[in-house]
Amino acid sequence: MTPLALRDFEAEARRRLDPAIWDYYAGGADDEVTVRANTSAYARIGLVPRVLRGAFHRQLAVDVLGHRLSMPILAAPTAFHLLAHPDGEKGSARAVAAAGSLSIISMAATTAVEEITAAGRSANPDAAFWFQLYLQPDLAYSQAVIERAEAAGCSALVVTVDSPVYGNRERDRRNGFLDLPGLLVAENTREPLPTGEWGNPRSIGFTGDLSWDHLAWLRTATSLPVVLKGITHPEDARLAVENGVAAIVVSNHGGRQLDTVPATIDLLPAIAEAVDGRVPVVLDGGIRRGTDVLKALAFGATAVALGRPIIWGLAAGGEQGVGDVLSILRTELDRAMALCGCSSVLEVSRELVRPAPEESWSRL
Ligand SMILES: Cc1cc2nc3c(=O)[nH]c(=O)nc-3n(C[C@H](O)[C@H](O)[C@H](O)COP(=O)(O)O)c2cc1C
Ligand SMILES: O=C(O)C(=O)c1ccccc1
Repeated sequence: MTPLALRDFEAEARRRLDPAIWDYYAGGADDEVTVRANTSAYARIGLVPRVLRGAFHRQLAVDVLGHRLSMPILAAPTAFHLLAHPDGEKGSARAVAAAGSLSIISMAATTAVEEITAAGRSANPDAAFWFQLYLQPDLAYSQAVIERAEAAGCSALVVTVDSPVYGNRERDRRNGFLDLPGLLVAENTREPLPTGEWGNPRSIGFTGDLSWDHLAWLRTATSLPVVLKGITHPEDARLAVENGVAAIVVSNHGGRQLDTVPATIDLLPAIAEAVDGRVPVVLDGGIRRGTDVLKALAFGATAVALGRPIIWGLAAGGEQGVGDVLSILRTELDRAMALCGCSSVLEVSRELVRPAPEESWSRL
């Protein structure tokens, strides 16, 4: 059966993957309340379209940190693509680049960052990449990882701030997933050697005392724009802007870190208000339909990012599958815009959504 929707790729991925690997991708922290909330929240938000606006041609392109993207949809950083399909990170990077979008490369990628950016650029010479960093307690080593990403052509550093410790993923603990020996190598966590080569891989550590002081250190470590991923509180969004970050990603890590964080779409309006247009706001978590993208834009996001749907595309059909996922979502967004009377993503505004998430949230 030809997959028509992102959920069809999910079903196909589940059929194809080893159950423990499926659980790693699909699962989240504790009772997975947040995993479910991220997607189900969209059903509570109604779209109230405008009509007779003659939106015959739609403009989906957006500018994010100096990059023109063909659509307001990018790839969130996700670990271990080679577990999903032999095309791995190179396949997903090629598909995202060919779609005119941007990949955030995970520090926990199973392919070296240099190979990922080269693969993406072979599909589209103008493709942009950002590098996601888990700041390592060893700052000299963190610096080496950052310099490696810079040299590979990444144009921003996305620092994940929702992970001072690793979330409690009980599916993985039951399956013994993380104990599987030699399963994969996070290629970007190799030791820098004096020869300029990369030696043995280190395991990824987390910085338990991660604080705003580390952001000050990052400024000395890189001239790249710094993006904070994992902002959920409007006060932290305000502090992020005051501390000079270039953009924020509103994210609860797809429900994989702290459970019972509200759905990101419910958190977005207050954050967009706090940011007040000063920096781009990317939202991730639970985006499965074009109407989800439209709702995020209406509540103030500049763009959205996809985590699991990219993995589903990869598992179901390699590079081609990721391309299909992006093209389906683009077509859905375009159709939703037409039906809402929007000829440009800039016209997608709050008048189209009801009720505002915080209203429905406070009524729970
Ligand atoms: C399998 C998997 C691996 C992930 N790996 C990372 C990672 O290495 N770094 C990171 O910052 N976020 C990681 N995330 C979180 C995603 O970047 C993103 O926040 C989340 O998946 C968005 O939700 P969605 O899957 O519903 O789209 C991962 C998510 C998944 C599902
Ligand atoms: O699985 C994840 O969500 C994730 O962020 C991660 C962190 C460290 C290593 C591998 C994946």
